[in-house]
Amino acid sequence: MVSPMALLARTLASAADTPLSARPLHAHYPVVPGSLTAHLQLRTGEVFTGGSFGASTATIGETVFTTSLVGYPESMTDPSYRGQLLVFTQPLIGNHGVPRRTRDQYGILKHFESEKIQCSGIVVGDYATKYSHWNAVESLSEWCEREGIPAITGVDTRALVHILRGQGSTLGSLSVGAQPIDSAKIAWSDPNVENLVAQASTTEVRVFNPDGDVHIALVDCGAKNNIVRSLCDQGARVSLVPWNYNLSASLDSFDGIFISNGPGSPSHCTEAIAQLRHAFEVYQRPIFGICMGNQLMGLAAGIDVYKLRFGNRGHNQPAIDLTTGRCVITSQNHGYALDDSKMPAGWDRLYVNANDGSNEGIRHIEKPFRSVQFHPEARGGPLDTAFVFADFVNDVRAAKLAGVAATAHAELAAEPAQAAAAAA
Ligand SMILES: NC(=O)CC[C@H](N)C(=O)O
Repeated sequence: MVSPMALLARTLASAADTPLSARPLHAHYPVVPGSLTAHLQLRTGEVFTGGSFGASTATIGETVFTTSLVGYPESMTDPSYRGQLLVFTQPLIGNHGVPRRTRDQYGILKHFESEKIQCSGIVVGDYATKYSHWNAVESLSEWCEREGIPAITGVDTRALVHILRGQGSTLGSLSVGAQPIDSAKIAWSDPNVENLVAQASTTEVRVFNPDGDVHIALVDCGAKNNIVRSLCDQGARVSLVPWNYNLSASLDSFDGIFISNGPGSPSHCTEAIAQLRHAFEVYQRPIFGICMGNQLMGLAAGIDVYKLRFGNRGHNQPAIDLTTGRCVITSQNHGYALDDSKMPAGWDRLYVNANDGSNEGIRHIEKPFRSVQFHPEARGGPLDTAFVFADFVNDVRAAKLAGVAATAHAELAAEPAQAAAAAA
């Protein structure tokens, strides 16, 4: 008689021996009973068949995967996932339902990172048909259906991730129906050719925590709610400004500048990059960027950006602080990275990813300008780097109290007045 352990070892060994191309790419886990058939088709030809548990609609997106174990409501509402089909490597998704839409003292949704689902669709191994959580008000399926987002379950996400790791993030089509759509008839459009930041950003200035003692301009490239909250929690008044806001015209009214995360390729944000380039020349108070913010600051400083093969998305990415040697575990969601192999004069690398060596942040050597590629605001994810917000707002406050003029122009303008006062 063969022991269960020996049987398991034999099964695993034979699965490992079978080339991926010879394994069936079909429903792997049981699908939702009574659900419609859905298909995930990659542009490269692979077809995964499963069950639909979201909206009965077809969509196209860049197929990307996240290794996060928790936080599907936060990830799905993260504007940086706009235009993407989000694959969860964690097989069981949906088991805690979807939370209530309560707001905090700043009027920001407590349990979501923006007002709506931002990814184009979701792909899961094993959708949990039963959910349980004290704060849940609906199922993941009901939420997706209500917001018009297609969702597929029963997909062998291990095989799918294997493909995506090999060939890189790939365009995918998610559709509901008995048969897959003829690939030749799909209008394969790459969302990254669009300026997704312009779609995700606010179009008007919005003020949070108006009584804060320091005034931060938060450039909204598709900011996650917890970035706004984290700055407010540090006592700052936050003006959320559009991604292409004319900062140059109002630098003197801000004690600090913060650039948010955002979707798609940073190369479309030429206006924001030009604004930052100017700010780097004249601004004297702290500037900080997160993720897209790191990329835009890098581009403004003269650093190139490139697309990673499959990106880093998850809540367990190790980043090493190059100033201290300390390693922090970080939340991440990005497909592009700064090429920090050559740094422009005046700038240095700040953090490096301990897994793949990609850039995790930069800093100006003399001025208070720095940025990180990871997400200190987490949601979901570890809180190791939450200190970033306290450090930034404390630096802003210290600069203000020390009387550092916001811009070198203001200092020059102040000089004749001071000279006149001294002479009087
Ligand atoms: N989270 C982000 O800000 C992501 C930045 C950019 N869209 C990328 O994928 O690299």
